[in-house]
Amino acid sequence: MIRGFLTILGSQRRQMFGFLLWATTFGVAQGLAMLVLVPFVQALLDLDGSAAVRWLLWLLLLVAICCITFYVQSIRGMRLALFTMRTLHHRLGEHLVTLPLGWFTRRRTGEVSQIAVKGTMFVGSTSAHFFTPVIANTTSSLVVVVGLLFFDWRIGLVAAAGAVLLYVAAIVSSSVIASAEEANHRVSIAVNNRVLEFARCQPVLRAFGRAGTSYEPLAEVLDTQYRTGRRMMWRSVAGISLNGVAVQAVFTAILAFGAWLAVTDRIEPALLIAVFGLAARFTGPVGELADLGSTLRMARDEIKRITDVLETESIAQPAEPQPVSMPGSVEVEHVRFGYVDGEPVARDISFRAEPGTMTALVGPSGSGKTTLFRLLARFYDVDGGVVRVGGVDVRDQDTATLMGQLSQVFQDVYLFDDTLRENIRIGRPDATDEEIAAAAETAGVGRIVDRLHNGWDTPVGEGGSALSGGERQRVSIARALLKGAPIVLFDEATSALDPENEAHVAASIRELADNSTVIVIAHKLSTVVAADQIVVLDDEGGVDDVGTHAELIGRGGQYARFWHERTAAAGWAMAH
Ligand SMILES: Nc1ncnc2c1ncn2[C@@H]1O[C@H](COP(=O)(O)OP(=O)(O)OP(=O)(O)O)[C@@H](O)[C@H]1O
Repeated sequence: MIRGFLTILGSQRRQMFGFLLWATTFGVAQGLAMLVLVPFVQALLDLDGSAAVRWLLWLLLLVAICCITFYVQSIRGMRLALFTMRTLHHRLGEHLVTLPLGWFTRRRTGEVSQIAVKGTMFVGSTSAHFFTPVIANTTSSLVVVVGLLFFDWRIGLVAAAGAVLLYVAAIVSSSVIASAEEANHRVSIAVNNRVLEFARCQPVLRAFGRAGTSYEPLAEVLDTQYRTGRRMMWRSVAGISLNGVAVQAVFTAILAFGAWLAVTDRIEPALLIAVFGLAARFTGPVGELADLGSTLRMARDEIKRITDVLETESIAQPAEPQPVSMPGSVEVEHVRFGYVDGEPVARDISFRAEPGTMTALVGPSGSGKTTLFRLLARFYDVDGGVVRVGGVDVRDQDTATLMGQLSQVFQDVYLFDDTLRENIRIGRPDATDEEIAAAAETAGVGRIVDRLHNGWDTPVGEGGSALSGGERQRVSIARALLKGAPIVLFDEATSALDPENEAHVAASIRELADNSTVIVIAHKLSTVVAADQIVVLDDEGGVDDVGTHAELIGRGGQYARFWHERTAAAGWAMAH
């Protein structure tokens, strides 16, 4: 547990050591204060006034030391809590930006947000509120056991054996509760995800007349949560009872053994009474330790989740990053890739896009067009073959070099909860307002500005919720135009293609193609025809054909068949 803390604090461990030292000193002072009660009570029972005053002074001194050390360690505990949270936020933030983009699935982002908000808070508050009783109770109990050995070695031995028994009971009860807690945690995450899904899929549920009925996946997981919660409750009761019984048993054993010593004249009654008081003070903190076990276990689990993220391998950075050798060129050479082992999405894909040209990627739904984009932007590393961007293997470039060459207009556009202007400026932070306006005009953002009550300075809401899908896409196109990267990856999302949008998308692609290499997942006939080359993917992870529109029609293959089918239909898309 403490090792876990030290791991997440990294080089900033000094704070932890300082806190531990003060908390331990407090525990020792507390233990000594308890011990001093024995000679004090003895002196009172012996009617030895001067000894009683002497021990009382010692007691006062130790109480004063307890107060001071408690105060200092509390402050340090609070500081450690804040420091831990800040360190965790920094370390998580620094590490997350080095992870492969493919790591950020929807499930993962849910988990990360839970870890970053709740997890860090919980771990931080553990040092502020729970370390002190654990450390202080452990040390004071040890001091008391040593003291008991000193006052009466026989009772001391019974207390030491009792401490071992209590420790074993705490471990057993802890493991009984721990498995139930872990199951409960897993179910809580599932409930969290299902509730989000339930909120998100409201439009679909209502469209299909299911608004009033229950949503089975959520109902199921809530049912599981109820059952897991009940199991956890029973196990917790069993664990806590085991601890309670163990504490009482140890206390009774000390009492019984002490009574037997007294009855058989083996111990002075005055010492026995004082020792009984000490035994009561000893079993209390040890029992409390077991109660704190559950909180500490939860903190340990959170630490494990945090360290798991921190230990996730970053995207491999080249030892000697290579500079771009052919700006604007893209080569995909015998690429093999699958998200899951044994299920290849790309088996052998090759094509080449010359600088300044436009390549249209077409193929059946699920043939791997989006996946190819992800490989070009190095969301994932290929399993075989090479992806070269700017003439250099993407694995031999540092992230900034690779990203500097690419503009991406993907289907799932994310807008930040900021103004429209700032959302476009992300494309090139040093762009002037005039440059932003020019890019926005081409992309058709001007129409959005007119509609919004505060024009350019209107916040677009979290994730761009104040804009339509088509409008969000236009903002993302404006970003790409503004960035002016040598290579543009453009996904012509079908959902966003209303006639007004279509005109802007076409104009933007033309403008982008004037200055950059454009690779487009094409859904529009005009885009495909305008491309310098068309790469037709098959549904087996390969390339069916590569050529211009005229060449492909002339060869009469899969593309020609699609072409004839789609032109006969009202709309056209190369997806099935
Ligand atoms: N993150 C992922 N994890 C696992 N499998 C995935 C993931 N993303 C895509 N796939 C799978 O990879 C295959 C190719 O998907 P991809 O999205 O690249 O196809 P696509 O050609 O772009 O499809 P569409 O035209 O429908 O958008 C599909 O079978 C899909 O289920």
